[in-house]
Amino acid sequence: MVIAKKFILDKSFNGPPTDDNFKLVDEQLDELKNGEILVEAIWLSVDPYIRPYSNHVSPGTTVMGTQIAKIIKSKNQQYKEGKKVFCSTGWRTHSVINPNTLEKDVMPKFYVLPDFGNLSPSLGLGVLGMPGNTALFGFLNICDPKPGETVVISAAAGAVGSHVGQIAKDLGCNVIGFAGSDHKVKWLKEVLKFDAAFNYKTKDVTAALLEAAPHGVDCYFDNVGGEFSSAVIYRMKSFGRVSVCGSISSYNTNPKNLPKGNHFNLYSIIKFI
Ligand SMILES: NC(=O)C1=CN([C@@H]2O[C@H](COP(=O)(O)OP(=O)(O)OC[C@H]3O[C@@H](n4cnc5c(N)ncnc54)[C@H](OP(=O)(O)O)[C@@H]3O)[C@@H](O)[C@H]2O)C=CC1
Ligand SMILES: CCCCCC(=O)/C=C/[C@@H]1[C@@H](C/C=C\CCCC(=O)O)[C@@H](O)C[C@H]1O
Repeated sequence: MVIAKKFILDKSFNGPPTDDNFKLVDEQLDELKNGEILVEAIWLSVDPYIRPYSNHVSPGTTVMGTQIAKIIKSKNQQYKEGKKVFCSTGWRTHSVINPNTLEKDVMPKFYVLPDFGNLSPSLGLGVLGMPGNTALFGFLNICDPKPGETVVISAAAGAVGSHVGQIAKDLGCNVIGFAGSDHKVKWLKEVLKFDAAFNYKTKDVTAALLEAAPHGVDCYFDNVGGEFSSAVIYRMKSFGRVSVCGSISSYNTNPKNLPKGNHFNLYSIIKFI
């Protein structure tokens, strides 16, 4: 008999998450039936979407989220013990899954990870998973960046932004990142080789842009929304492109009291991922 440990949403969120929102509980799992597998979590992903998506979730529900897990018992010939899998089972240690009867969805809920060799399987939740794909396709398909163009990235040291910045550097763009600490800014400049990076908590965004992008911005990869994005969008060149990936600055806000919209530059093309 296996006892899973899982985090449930104990109290609905009201503002930034606190320990009180979560409760760790046990769940006794049933014996495997034919077709089912038992997986054990190795890595859980704590992603920004969990906060706003949970506004619609009832207390008592397992906290949503994806994980990389290992098959530790199998009653399904197609899924062998020892294989590593990606699954959307939430914040829990053990889960029983029947891969053949999972709902088909736009987003995959379950798949066997390819062999990453010596690399960490955690990359299946990072650059080789949802954040990496968001960075690659959200940047290339929507911003359509060209060598020499100026690219601004918010939350630039995060999972998505740090990959957008590296892709933009590889393409020969002038890359400007914003992050919320001096340590992150140093990492963006010294390790990821961004052309410029600023701490938006201590430096005025418009002043930073006038310094690093005096002729305006061609591409803006927007992870944060709110007032920050209004300041960047105001500095877009005509026919600049904005990829609206996320708006983390408002995720802890009550949806009935969201901030005012951006000041849109009508000559920019703005698309949502
Ligand atoms: N559309 C899509 O398909 C997807 C969208 N997203 C969105 O992309 C964005 C980034 O996700 P991801 O890289 O995984 O996140 P991470 O958790 O890696 O990074 C998030 C960072 O956002 C910054 N941040 C938090 N609050 C604020 C705020 N109020 N103002 C400005 N920055 C803030 C913080 O960095 P700092 O210390 O620098 O402030 C934080 O570390 C999110 O908005 C997310 O919802 C992500 C994946 C898919
Ligand atoms: C107002 C909220 C905006 C959130 C933007 C964002 O981060 C979107 C991310 C999703 C992402 C979600 C991933 C998995 C959800 C699985 C939930 C579950 O079944 O447990 C992915 O779906 C693409 C983006 O739309």
